[in-house]
Amino acid sequence: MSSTTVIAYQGHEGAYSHLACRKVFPNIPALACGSFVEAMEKVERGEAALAMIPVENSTAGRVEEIYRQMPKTSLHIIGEHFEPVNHCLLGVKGASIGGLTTVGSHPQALAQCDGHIKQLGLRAVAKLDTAGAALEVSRLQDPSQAAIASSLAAELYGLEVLQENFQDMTGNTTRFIILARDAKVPPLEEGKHYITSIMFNVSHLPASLYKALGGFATNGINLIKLESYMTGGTLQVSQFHIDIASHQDTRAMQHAMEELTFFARNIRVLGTYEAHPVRRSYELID
Ligand SMILES: O=C(O)C(=O)C[C@]1(C(=O)O)C=C[C@@H](O)C=C1
Repeated sequence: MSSTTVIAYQGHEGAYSHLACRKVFPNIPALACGSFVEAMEKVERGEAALAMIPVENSTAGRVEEIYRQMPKTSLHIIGEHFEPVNHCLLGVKGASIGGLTTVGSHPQALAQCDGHIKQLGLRAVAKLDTAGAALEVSRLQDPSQAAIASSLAAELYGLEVLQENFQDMTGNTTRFIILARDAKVPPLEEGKHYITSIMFNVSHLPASLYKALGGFATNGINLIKLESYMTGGTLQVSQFHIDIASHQDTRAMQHAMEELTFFARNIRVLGTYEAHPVRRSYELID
């Protein structure tokens, strides 16, 4: 295995991004990074083969910072992973829920547990990642301080699980994308489901987005996500990211892409990758 055969993630050991790395690539060492940008840069510079990046969560929505980075990066999406996220409320040994005043975690995790945090009347403090918040609580050894993190983080940092399933909604799941320097398009196979992610710009003219997307509609292609970005330092939206339930090599996609080329600029196919099996339970991707 070469020294660059590692997968980069944001946070400390025990972060959900780390759990996702271990689940999808059990044989590839995971490399902890100080930020999402750092994890992505490691791949851009060839210091890591892959990055595991959270993009959205079923309870709290999109991971803000990632969507700011996606238009800037030259990386390709080569896969996706849906990780069930079961948060634990963690405290030092001997702490009790009644004695807590403050809880720290990643803003996404705080948002996913907002109802329970308010119920307990705790002050929520944003931290870089969930496991980092757990490490901080273990260093402080203060029974009034808590963290929201995984049960693995509790084990790693010697904390007590004061409450399991601390998230507000059942089925709490985070979608991760797997980024690489080069595109890796899987061969189109019968019976498999694929996602294609595309980024493009349109002009500020009436119906320009409608026209750009028209080819997907007329070719019967299912659009499953649409994100907009402001570009050029103005408040005007002109860049879009779409996820489509199709492989880029189907005839329908080729027709739709031809039409997109006609109405859009700076088209970049971020990747075609296999759809995570969880999608089948709630999206019509056939
Ligand atoms: O801090 C972590 O544990 C992360 O992996 C980050 C992150 C996120 O940004 O969404 C990942 C999954 C959970 O939804 C909460 C936090």
